[in-house]
Amino acid sequence: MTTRADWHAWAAQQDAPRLTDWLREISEPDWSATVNHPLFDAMAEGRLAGDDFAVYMVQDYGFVDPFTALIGFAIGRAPGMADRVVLGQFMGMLISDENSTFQRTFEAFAVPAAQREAPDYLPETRAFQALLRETGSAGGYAEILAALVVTEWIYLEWALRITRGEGLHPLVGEWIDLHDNPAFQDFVAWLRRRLDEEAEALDDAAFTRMAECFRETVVKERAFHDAVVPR
Ligand SMILES: Cc1ncc(CN)c(N)n1
Repeated sequence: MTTRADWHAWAAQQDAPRLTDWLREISEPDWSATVNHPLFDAMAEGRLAGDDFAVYMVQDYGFVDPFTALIGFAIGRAPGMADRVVLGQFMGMLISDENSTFQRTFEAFAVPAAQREAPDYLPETRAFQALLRETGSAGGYAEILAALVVTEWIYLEWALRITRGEGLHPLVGEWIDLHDNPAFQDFVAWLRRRLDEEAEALDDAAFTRMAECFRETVVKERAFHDAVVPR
């Protein structure tokens, strides 16, 4: 299912085949289950209690820490300056605007210091952290791009899909803005393009590792959001 031969067989049936479209397709039903996750609708329509939003953001900050390190690995493994500039600009946004949204959310919803400093991470958050750390330390550039394409493209898709309710808490609005704005859309398009290109040059074993990494990241996305949804 994840070999180069599988990709070529799929591509032969398409008018305009794109590797990242194929990767998304072989990651169903987890991809659509994540994009259409009820957590995002509850959040966007103002049905998610403030405390539950804060719980999600605490867990998500546990994702953002190794994710930031993964961008660092991507910058290091990139083939040249052109990629490093784009990834570095994204890193700049992550550690300024996005980090600030987290910090102000923790303040606004009075998240206790203990939960900020040493949060109780859910098993699904820990499993996602482990995957990001492993991909950063052992993965090649294409595998890192595969993980980044998943995490950013899935967030773009739900953010473009949801309908915003009236009178949303400003921090919820800000969280959606971070994931549907034009610069973010351009970044996701760039990530996809670069993975489409980089995959061409991989040998067969590296190609399969890249495709497995994509699928495993989607599995982790679904499990994370299933776990943080309030019951
Ligand atoms: C779990 C998760 N996945 C993706 C993103 C978007 N960077 C996020 N904030 N959190």
